[in-house]
Amino acid sequence: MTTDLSKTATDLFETMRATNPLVHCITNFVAMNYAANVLLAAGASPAMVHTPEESGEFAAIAGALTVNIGTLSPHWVEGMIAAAKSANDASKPWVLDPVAHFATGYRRDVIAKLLELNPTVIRGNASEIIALAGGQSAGQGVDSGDPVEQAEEAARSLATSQKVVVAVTGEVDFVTDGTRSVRIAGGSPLMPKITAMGCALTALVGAYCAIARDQAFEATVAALTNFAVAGGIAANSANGPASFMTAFVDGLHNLDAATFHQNARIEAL
Ligand SMILES: Nc1ncnc2c1ncn2[C@@H]1O[C@H](COP(=O)(O)OP(=O)(O)OP(=O)(O)O)[C@@H](O)[C@H]1O
Ligand SMILES: Cc1ncsc1CCO
Ligand SMILES: [Mg+2]
Repeated sequence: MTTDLSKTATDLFETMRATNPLVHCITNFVAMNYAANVLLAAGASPAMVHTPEESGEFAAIAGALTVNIGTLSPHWVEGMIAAAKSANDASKPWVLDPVAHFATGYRRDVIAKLLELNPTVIRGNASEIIALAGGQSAGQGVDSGDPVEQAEEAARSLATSQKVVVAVTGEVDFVTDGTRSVRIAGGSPLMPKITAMGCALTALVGAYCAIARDQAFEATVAALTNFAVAGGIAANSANGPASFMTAFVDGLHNLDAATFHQNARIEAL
């Protein structure tokens, strides 16, 4: 099982390089530049398109859509809803990043509306996933206050009730579709010290979903493994968070399939 998932993830990694999928990203002001560079380095083609005047039209063209609620405003929310509806109509996968959705009434309203539009994948940190499943999390803002293990049951129940793939990230990541579950190890403790690392990962989950449209679970596992492997390599040459940011983009760009497969640490549960 472990070997199969590593092989599938490696195959998808190679497909990414060969096909350069177009990914529609509606992300936050903090993440926009870094997420776009991460996607380019990983072999995808990002487009940051948020205004409702065009977001619906663009979602139908792109291979996948990603929606991140990090820096909300009403006009952007209209753009997110139009894009998600259009992705659904065009049978395109879409990925939701529920940044700090529990923090304010406005965020709670917006996340409820987006959840009604049936995302294909939800990717968040442990506090976000615990709160999304109705539990009490220790999170206050965009950073997690809870360990991933504590979010595993919440992730399973959310995956089952919403019929969605759920990815919980942290020191060891957890992915479930409600039936199958895996843990993915690797990466670096420097990763949560860089803002928007998770937002960039959500965008990459979208890229993998674009190339594996009917395999959202496998696509999500591949994206998280790509981050874990490139993160582990980048940490070897970084002196701290700032140099890690650039080493990570280089690590993604320079990664080859053999190294990906060798360093993938996917445990099927
Ligand atoms: N302690 C750690 N060790 C190794 N990897 C980590 C650690 N913490 C986070 N990561 C990795 O960092 C990436 C981002 O995950 P994280 O859970 O920090 O996202 P996030 O909290 O949503 O981030 P942000 O909101 O700042 O974008 C994932 O690839 C995850 O595996
Ligand atoms: C710091 C921050 N604030 C809103 S979104 C964001 C990026 C990390 O989620
Ligand atoms: Mg986040």
